[in-house]
Amino acid sequence: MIKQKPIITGVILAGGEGRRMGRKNKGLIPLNDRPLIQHVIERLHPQLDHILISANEDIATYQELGFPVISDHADFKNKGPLAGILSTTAFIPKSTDAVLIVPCDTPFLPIHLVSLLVNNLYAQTEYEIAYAATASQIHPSIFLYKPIINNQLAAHLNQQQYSLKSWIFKHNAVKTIFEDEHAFTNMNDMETLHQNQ
Ligand SMILES: Nc1nc2c(ncn2[C@@H]2O[C@H](COP(=O)(O)OP(=O)(O)OP(=O)(O)O)[C@@H](O)[C@H]2O)c(=O)[nH]1
Repeated sequence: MIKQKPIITGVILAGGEGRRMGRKNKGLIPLNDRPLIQHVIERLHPQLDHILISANEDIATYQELGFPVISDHADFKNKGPLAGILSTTAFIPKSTDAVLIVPCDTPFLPIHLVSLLVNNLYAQTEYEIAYAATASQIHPSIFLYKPIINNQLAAHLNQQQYSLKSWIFKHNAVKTIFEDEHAFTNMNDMETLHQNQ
């Protein structure tokens, strides 16, 4: 059953090597005069109760955005997005009903992203994760989950399982299909960034 208004904490993933982009602080690269991560914040902020940024480089610059910045735990450094998610778990406010995971490099996310994921997550009590998809593919770096599953995450990573997909499909996960493919475009490299300016 859906709560009247679930408390949602957003975690914006901004760590990683950024190999295709050629730099580690991908979220700070400007698109139309604003850092990529600023676009993500602007789209999601009105729908979220709290925001955390998961980043390992340029921490001071990310902090200027006005939200807590959490670096990856030393035990899981360079282990990918799940390591970032694990590192934020201790900082998620206790009142949080659901956590939204999004990358820092998707500046065109749909405005109704959160409401659609919330509707699906609470459509059946056994659902633990609602993940985003479009007609052509799933987007495993964009999902909403119930924080109860956080207590299994360290064990999962300790088994050297670092893929977001493997984590999502380990749970009762419901697919949430969005129509606008372009809204999920990742700015993974400079060519894509220039095409979207
Ligand atoms: N905190 C944290 N975030 C990560 C890590 N690896 C990737 N991310 C983030 O997870 C999202 C998806 O990452 P990818 O685009 O697949 O990886 P990337 O390192 O950014 O880029 P590539 O090296 O080109 O694959 C992005 O928002 C990254 O910033 C990590 O080790 N820690």
